[in-house]
Amino acid sequence: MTQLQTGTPLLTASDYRRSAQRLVGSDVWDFIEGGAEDERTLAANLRAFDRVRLRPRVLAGVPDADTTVSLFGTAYATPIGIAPTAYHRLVDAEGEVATARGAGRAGALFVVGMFASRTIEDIAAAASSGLWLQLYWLRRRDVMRDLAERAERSGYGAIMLTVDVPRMGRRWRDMRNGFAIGGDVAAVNIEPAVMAEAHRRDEGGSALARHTAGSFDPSLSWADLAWLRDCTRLPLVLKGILTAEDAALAVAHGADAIVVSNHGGRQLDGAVASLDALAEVADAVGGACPVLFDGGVRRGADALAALALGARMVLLGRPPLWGLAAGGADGVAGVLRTATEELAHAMVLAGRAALPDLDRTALRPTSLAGGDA
Ligand SMILES: Cc1cc2nc3c(=O)[nH]c(=O)nc-3n(C[C@H](O)[C@H](O)[C@H](O)COP(=O)(O)O)c2cc1C
Ligand SMILES: CCCCCCC(=O)C(=O)O
Repeated sequence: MTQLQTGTPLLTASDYRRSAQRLVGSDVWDFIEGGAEDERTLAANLRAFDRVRLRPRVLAGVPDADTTVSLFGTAYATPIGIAPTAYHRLVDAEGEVATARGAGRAGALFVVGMFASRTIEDIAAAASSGLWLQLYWLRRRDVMRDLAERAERSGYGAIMLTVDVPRMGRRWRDMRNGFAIGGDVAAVNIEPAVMAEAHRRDEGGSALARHTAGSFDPSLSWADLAWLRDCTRLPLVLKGILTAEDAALAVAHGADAIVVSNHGGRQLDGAVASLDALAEVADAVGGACPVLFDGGVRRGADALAALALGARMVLLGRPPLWGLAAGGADGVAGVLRTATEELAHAMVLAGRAALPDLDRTALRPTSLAGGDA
């Protein structure tokens, strides 16, 4: 059990969330918590896990569970890692450096966001477990190439290209708040001129949406991936796949892994819940490359369901930010360890000793059929 300075025992991700909310300003909180438009997909991501029912096996001789997993030659203590999220210094002065320390203590993968508020090199120096770098596709390809080269030089293990943001989802909360990145927080890995719009509060609406409209390349198509592939020797991971058709195209275009994700309900409101897309995508990939998953994972049993449906690794978006806000590196490690302990506990009770033992027989089929998405 983690106990931070607040004195409150933090037993679950929800405990970290409550603790974080007390410490974070309301506009930053809305930025973190919010989804696109009426937040139906955001809600569906969580509801999808409520439908899951597990099929525990008994007398399986499983006194303990092994949660270790390996990806692109790197071993992790847990299949629960950190999804890319922007600007960690919005909630903690040390930002991504603290996140990297927390991920290292938990033995977890940390996918650093393109809009990190600490340098790629400083984050690498603080890390003791695997790091990947996430990129959006900018009109300024020289910026992307520079970041990919810096990541490779700094020992990052993969490039994750996010493919579900040709434009930013309309996030009513940020638009109503006139949200902009303020104070001394900045995307320090990118030259300031490219990022200027993200800091302009004076025009109202979401400064982030204006920034993406100006700097992201919305014309990106499958054929362009070859350019990024030529920029780096690192494995290329595509994040934001929700259909069998796109999964097959990703494999055909040489993706080294894909992430089933609807961007935490922040892009297309009404899109399928991530969990409801997972089986379709895993079946289409058919083992051709690893499938990762994010969206709505809040407890170990949620991770178990996603792993059983075909995910090799599960990523958390908001919960590590709650941990970071509540307790810096300790909070991040606490969130990851809590989820991993919950996963191991659920595996023992379900009679599954190791991650390869998790397959669809661990889930009641009717709990996944239909749904609301
Ligand atoms: C505050 C915030 C910032 C995010 N920033 C990025 C980003 O920079 N790049 C990206 O690919 N995804 C970003 N995401 C999406 C996450 O990587 C992930 O897909 C999503 O949060 C998973 O859902 P969850 O929060 O329910 O775990 C962001 C999500 C949040 C909540
Ligand atoms: C200034 C660029 C905006 C990045 C925002 C990241 C984010 O909120 C998301 O991807 O979601």
